[in-house]
Amino acid sequence: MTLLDVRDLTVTYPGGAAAVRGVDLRLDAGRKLGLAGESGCGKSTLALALLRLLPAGTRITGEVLLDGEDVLTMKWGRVRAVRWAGASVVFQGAMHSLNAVHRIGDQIAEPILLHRKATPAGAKKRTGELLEQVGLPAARANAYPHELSGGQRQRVMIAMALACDPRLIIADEPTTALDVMIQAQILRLIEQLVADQDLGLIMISHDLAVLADTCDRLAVMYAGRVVEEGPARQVYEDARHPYARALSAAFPRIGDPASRFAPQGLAGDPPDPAALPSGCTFHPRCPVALESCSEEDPALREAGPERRAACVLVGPSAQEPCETREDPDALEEARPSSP
Ligand SMILES: Nc1ncnc2c1ncn2[C@@H]1O[C@H](COP(=O)(O)OP(=O)(O)OP(=O)(O)O)[C@@H](O)[C@H]1O
Repeated sequence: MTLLDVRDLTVTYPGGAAAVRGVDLRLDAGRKLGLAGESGCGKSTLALALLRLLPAGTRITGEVLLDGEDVLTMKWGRVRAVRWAGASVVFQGAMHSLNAVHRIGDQIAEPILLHRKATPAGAKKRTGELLEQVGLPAARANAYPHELSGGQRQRVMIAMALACDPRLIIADEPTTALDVMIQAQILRLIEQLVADQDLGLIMISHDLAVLADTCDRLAVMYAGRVVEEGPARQVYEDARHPYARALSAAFPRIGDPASRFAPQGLAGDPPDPAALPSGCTFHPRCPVALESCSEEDPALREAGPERRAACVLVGPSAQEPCETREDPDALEEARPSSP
């Protein structure tokens, strides 16, 4: 069953630049979608827009259907209810997201008291259960954030996100700033909770390898748009869009020593949303750009079974690469194979 259906979502910050441009996404209950892309490509903006958590004056257009109900046209009272019971967010950086002067038990209990109309005793009991669910003793409810390790604080953030039994969890870089061992534990915990409770998960990361390991499907964003989308492993191991390919090549692969010692970086930076290049926004950095790429901005098109990519070199009507390209090896290397 479709849990989340995002249609033509565009987000424009006050001042005029669109950080998310015409994004379509779908997520079924019990499934896990990864959102990848370099810093500034619009991942967090997209996630926050789903729950209308953006600064006042931000313009959000399109549709965000959560269980068939459009979050973007709901009254604010309903949005507040949906924020905890429909979908909740695990933010990056638990130390900044938790209130330093309140015990963590009180912070977890707050949404339960507010949205579940629980009694103080009921909220306390539920808080203990939630802490145990995320692998912490119930007695840790009395601790202050600074008394916990980074991994424990992130577990608290996850407990808080689960407080009102949401159907969808949005995890924005949930393991950034944690060491590798703790990162793996937190990822496994999220996977297990999602499976046990049949939740939907949207996980945001710049790390394609982590997403490929955790998620069913993967969407790669560039300059506010999804440029490739498909089964997570396939997108990671055999990306079709040149940007997704470059992003994937930037991460070492377990079991592939060559990639470990020669990760391929991508020169340059993503464009400023206020000054996007003409045509395909990736063309100035693209190793296989054609002359026409500075004029044509391709829509997402079929790139194999259950796969889509937004590149003129992809799909049945793929254009031929330009023969005057200076580096034919780079072309061969990066050219997406036909589905
Ligand atoms: N409050 C804001 N006002 C104006 N522009 C913003 C605001 N927040 C983000 N932006 C801009 O929107 C674009 C997308 O930012 P966003 O944080 O969504 O990207 P991201 O992919 O999540 O990056 P990161 O991984 O660094 O969080 C960037 O150009 C950013 O500068």
